[in-house]
Amino acid sequence: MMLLIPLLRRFRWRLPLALALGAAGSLAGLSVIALVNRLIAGTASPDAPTMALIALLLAGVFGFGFAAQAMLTALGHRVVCEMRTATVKRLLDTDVERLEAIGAPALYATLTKDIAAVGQAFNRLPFIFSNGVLVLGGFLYLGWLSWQLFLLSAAAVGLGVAAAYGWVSAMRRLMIEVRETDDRLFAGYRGAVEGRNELALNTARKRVFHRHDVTGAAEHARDTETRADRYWVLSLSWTALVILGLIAGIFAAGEGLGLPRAHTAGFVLVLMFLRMPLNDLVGTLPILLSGSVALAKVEALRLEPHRAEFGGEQAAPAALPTHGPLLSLSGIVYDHPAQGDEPGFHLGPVDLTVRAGETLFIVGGNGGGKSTLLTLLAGLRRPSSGSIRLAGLEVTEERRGWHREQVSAVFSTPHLFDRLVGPGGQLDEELAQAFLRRLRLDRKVTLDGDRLSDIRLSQGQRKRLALLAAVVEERPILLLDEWAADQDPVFRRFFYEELLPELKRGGRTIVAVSHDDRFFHLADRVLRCDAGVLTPWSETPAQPVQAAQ
Ligand SMILES: Nc1ncnc2c1ncn2[C@@H]1O[C@H](COP(=O)(O)OP(=O)(O)OP(=O)(O)O)[C@@H](O)[C@H]1O
Repeated sequence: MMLLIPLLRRFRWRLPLALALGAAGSLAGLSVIALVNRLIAGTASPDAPTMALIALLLAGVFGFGFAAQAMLTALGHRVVCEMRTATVKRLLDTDVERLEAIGAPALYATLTKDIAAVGQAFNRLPFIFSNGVLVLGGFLYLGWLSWQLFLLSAAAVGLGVAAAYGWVSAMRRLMIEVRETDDRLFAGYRGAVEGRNELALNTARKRVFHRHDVTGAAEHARDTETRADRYWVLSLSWTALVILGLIAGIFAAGEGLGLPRAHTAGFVLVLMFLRMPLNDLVGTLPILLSGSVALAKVEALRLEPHRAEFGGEQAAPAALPTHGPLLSLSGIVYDHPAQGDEPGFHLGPVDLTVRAGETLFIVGGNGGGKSTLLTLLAGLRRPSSGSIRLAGLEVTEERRGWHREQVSAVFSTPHLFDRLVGPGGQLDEELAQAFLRRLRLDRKVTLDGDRLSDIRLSQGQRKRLALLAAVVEERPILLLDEWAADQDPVFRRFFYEELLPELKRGGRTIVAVSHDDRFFHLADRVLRCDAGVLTPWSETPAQPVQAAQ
């Protein structure tokens, strides 16, 4: 509910108005039934004024009902739209580490399934409300018709609801289980799409993948959903049974109490009329329950609370130096969490000072912690201990946004956006065109304003475009994770011997993860990161790096 309350607050005038119109429509409907009842009982005659009143009430049923439902469904769609954009904004504001812990399948499941489920439930609310008003008003009218029969009906319906409560709770538990299976299913969908080449090559792998990663989860969802639906149809049949049983009981009780037949028949007519909204209410249960399970799931992700502003571009607390120490890590320790029986990865303590304008290469074996170190230098991860200083200032929580805004990065598997973004959102198109030519991509990709014509490229070309996107950000610190690994030998040489020095001359401070020892002499410094420990690089075993070199 916490998620919906701020949204509902925004529509605080429209919502009560729509609900009032809905209530008016339902009450007009009940009044028609009451009038028909009087016609049956003979206390009213079908003369012109009565029929005119019925026509007026029917117009009210139609007009109020239409206006209320149109308003409420429009409101429902607005709430769903805002929930979509708000959830993505919350995701954008959430730490990389938290998103990693949640995992991509669970995030996709929430963005697609949960928001749709909440939307569907929300769009049912108008009908639930109008049916609720009908049932409530109907029972009040029944009380007015005969308080004895009303007490009998209320007791029967109360007992019926109490008996069905356990089924509804069981249904909710099963729906939670179904939703947990969805995360596994989404992992399977992702494997089928992203692993398409590997799967297409190997029939045995395809079979194993299909059996273990898709069929298992799909069959578990099917079984659980079938059990949940059994409770639902049980509730539907139970509702029919309670109402029909009550109708039979009402006749017997009416006789026992000596009430006139016409009186009892009127009572039964109202009960028959209420059967439909009651049935609708029970019929909506699965949608409502899956909406509430989805809402709980979104909240369980613990994304950052929603805020409209993007932040991050706050005033710089200090100008960056053009020489001397720029970015320092002291005593930095970072622990990747353990997974099952597998121990986590421990990096550090790392003491390192990157000087302004320096070109620093980080080398080391696979899984040594180089990428983790780059993300710490970028301010994307919170170290377990130690401190980071930028331009001599400690990077506190408030300054993390400022730190990140000084860094451009090309990670080892970069995501390409088809728009280039310059400083403060203003792209220097001349710079972008010139660098596109330098990257020898101008025949492959064209720039229309800030928009790239095509991002369906080879791996090496993708990396070049990612470098273009990073360079046009015009930020002082550039982090590159094995950038040259996908480049052909000619371009690789061009990158190390011309592009990097050019960027350095332009004032960039560059930290690049590299395995290209042929070009190590072009760096100002080379460090090795192995098993989470940073040491100076040399052909011979090395000593730990000293702080602030
Ligand atoms: N998100 C994560 N969650 C848990 N462990 C992780 C995560 N990312 C990396 N690790 C672990 O941290 C260790 C270091 O990974 P990292 O990617 O920093 O190494 P690397 O030196 O860049 O390796 P490579 O040269 O192969 O790219 C690895 O053992 C990896 O399993």
